[in-house]
Amino acid sequence: MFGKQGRQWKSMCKGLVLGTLLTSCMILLYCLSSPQVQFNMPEVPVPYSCAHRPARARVLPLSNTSQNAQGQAGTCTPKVDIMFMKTHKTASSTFINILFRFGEKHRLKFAFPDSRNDFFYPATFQRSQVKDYRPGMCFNIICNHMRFNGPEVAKLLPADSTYITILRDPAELFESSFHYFGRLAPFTWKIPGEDKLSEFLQDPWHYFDPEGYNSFYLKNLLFFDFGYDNTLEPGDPRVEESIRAIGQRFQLVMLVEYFEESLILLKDTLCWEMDDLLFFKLNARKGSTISKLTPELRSRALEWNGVDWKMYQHFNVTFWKKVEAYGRERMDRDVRELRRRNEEMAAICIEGGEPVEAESIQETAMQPWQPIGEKSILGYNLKKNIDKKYRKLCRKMLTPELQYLTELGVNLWITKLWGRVRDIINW
Ligand SMILES: Nc1ncnc2c1ncn2[C@@H]1O[C@H](COP(=O)(O)OS(=O)(=O)O)[C@@H](OP(=O)(O)O)[C@H]1O
Repeated sequence: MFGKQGRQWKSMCKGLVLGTLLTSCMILLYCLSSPQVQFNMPEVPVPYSCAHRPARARVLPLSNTSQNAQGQAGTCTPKVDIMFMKTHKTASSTFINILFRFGEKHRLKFAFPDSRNDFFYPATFQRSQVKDYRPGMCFNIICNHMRFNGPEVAKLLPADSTYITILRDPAELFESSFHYFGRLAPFTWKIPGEDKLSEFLQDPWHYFDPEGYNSFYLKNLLFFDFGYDNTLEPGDPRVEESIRAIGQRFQLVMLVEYFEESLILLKDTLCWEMDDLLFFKLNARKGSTISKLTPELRSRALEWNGVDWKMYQHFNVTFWKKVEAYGRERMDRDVRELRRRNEEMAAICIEGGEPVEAESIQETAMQPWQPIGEKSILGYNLKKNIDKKYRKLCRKMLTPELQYLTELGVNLWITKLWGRVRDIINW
């Protein structure tokens, strides 16, 4: 009897050790993998757009004329060379879906990462991370998560590419990032209690370790994404300088809180059409997992993310100047129209008209990627019997980022392997 139990314990221990080893290997492979070899790339400039078919000039209705993207009065040519700096937890998956569809429509060439869905984040971006990259190659759009590195990006895209990005209120962003990435930062494991977010914000320096693994997810994540030091104090002159540099590099800085207004400004900047802006909210969380920030917690979160807050306030001002230049009334009209069109599309495409929890998503192809240890991200079911005219568009609008990347030819073997391991160990 004792011998049998002993053997059972032994094999359980073996399983545990093996499982731990396998998981550690996978985590190491997934998290630490970055291209080890940095080639000394020859610099071959990319002077012109490599659009498959140059986009044709579009005549704008008189009331729509604006100062951006214009050639002759009343006409403009859609811009197809785009750098989208995909910041974290800023509706960037919703936005990237818009870019994927625009890219497919104009048969544009994306600079994609290889083997996973980001450019080896948090490593700083290098051209060598682009799938199949060779010096002199021409791309139209780059839009996957990266740690921004302006000079490297500039060597990849045509000189007159439009740089755009998106920011979010740093308190909301922090709450979202804490939920999604918190478990990836080991220093959070020692935070006691149920409400780890409030506990952390009571005394962040007690828990936060700037040198800790993945610590950047929990302090000034926006500033970090742009390639800067996220542990600077807001009053440090380097912060001001960096914000100025971002303002000079990026023609449009959108705001999550005014997502539709941002898209209308985008349409104006890039000479796009209303049709190009249609979207469904992707990567949203179920309500029960969202921590309500009391005014006190909000102000603590803003203080903790003081550099991001400074940056957000700066670009909030420039954003509303752009709206003013566009015309408030015209903006209100266009936003109403975009909302109307989105609602129309939701009625056409979405079963039940609403996002649903992971367990209720019928097709695997529609399952969004989930944070570790949870199934909190919502997804959609496609309506059955959609009119043929809308079938393709509906599917594309609802397809989560990873599945869409696969469809566009990106090999995500590291991401997928990591997903399999998580499935096996039910994590
Ligand atoms: N259209 C629109 N308007 C407002 N907010 C939106 C929109 N689309 C997505 N979201 C919210 O953005 C959060 C997900 O951001 P990302 O897709 O950038 O996340 S990720 O970094 O790619 O994982 C996630 O925020 P949280 O729900 O707070 O986590 C989404 O709800």
